[in-house]
Amino acid sequence: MSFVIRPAASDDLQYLYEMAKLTGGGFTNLPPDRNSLISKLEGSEAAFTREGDDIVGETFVLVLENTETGDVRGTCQLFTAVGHQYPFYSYRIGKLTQYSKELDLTVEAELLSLSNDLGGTSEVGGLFLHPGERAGGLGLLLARSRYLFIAAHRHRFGERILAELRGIIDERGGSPFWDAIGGKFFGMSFQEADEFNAVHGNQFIADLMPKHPVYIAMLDEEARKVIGLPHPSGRAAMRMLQDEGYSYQGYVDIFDGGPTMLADTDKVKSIANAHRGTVVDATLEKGEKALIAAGQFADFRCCYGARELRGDDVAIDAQAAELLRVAKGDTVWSIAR
Ligand SMILES: CC(C)(COP(=O)(O)OP(=O)(O)OC[C@H]1O[C@@H](n2cnc3c(N)ncnc32)[C@H](O)[C@@H]1OP(=O)(O)O)[C@@H](O)C(=O)NCCC(=O)NCCSC(=O)CCC(=O)O
Repeated sequence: MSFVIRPAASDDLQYLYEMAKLTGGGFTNLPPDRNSLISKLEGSEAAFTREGDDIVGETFVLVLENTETGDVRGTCQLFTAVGHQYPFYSYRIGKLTQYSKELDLTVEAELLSLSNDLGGTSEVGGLFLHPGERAGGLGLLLARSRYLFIAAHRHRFGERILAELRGIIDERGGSPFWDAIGGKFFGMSFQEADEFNAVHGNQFIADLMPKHPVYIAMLDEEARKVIGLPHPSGRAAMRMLQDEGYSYQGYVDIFDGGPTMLADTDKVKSIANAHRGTVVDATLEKGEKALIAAGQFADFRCCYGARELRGDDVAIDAQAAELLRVAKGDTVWSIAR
């Protein structure tokens, strides 16, 4: 079987919609709503065709295509800068230490403070692989292809990258974090807010969220327990982010309390180690297993293949060359698998 990553096109709508329905909710970047997906695809197409080196808030949507059947089996996204138009809110977990001389007592309180600290940061998200294709390395291909895309278009991305992992949701589809904080101000259950969010975006949450710091000690235990914890289904995603060098730095999602993972763009392993080379041989028989990418913007493609580095040059196997539509003399980016 051969798979290639390529920019999403408007024809991919039905595939994206079917995958969105499989996410089980709380998956902000892939809402099961056709109109939202259509706008997302339109925005992505504009991003892929825009020329210029400046950073504006735009979204690139990539898809994983089985080239034998033409079916789309996975997707992922890149946001060049969050909070570019509307402010980007996170809760930052901070500390407040107070001392009473009379009681000779030091009390340390943890606070959730609304912050725009992460505005301007790039983001990776919307990572989804069809359940029928899991556990075979394709999730890793989707996730890491984005880093080759960033390496190849570095000027369009910020100095830091974040990724938001879904927070804990209980058996009934409720969120203990939401119930303790947001839910008190919106008159909506988490599921209702999630559905509204899918159709109208999450600006309403930022608009109505309490703006003053929240003392964690005043939340009920269920809510306290889930702060900064990822949903169990997000473990593979979290592991991949940690392997790339991302870490949890005390920022959580204001909606469900899930952890925000952060990394310096140039220190993300697959970006730092990406090799840019000129193809000098496109018939390599045996080589190092690698992710290989080629093409600028709308022509971007990425797949698994074999490579052999020869200084600034590179040899790749014939199947990869075909999937990437490259020949001798073209430039490719690659990273060891
Ligand atoms: C996340 C993916 C795409 C991953 O796909 P696969 O499971 O096929 O991945 P894979 O390539 O086979 O494996 C990727 C790596 O994760 C490890 N891995 C797999 N399952 C694991 C688990 N339960 N706990 C810990 N690690 C696990 C594998 O060992 C492997 O690392 P080694 O090779 O080192 O062994 C998929 O599971 C999926 O679609 N899940 C449902 C949607 C979801 O949760 N998406 C993430 C949302 S969070 C998001 O979108 C932001 C983050 C982001 O965009 O990157």
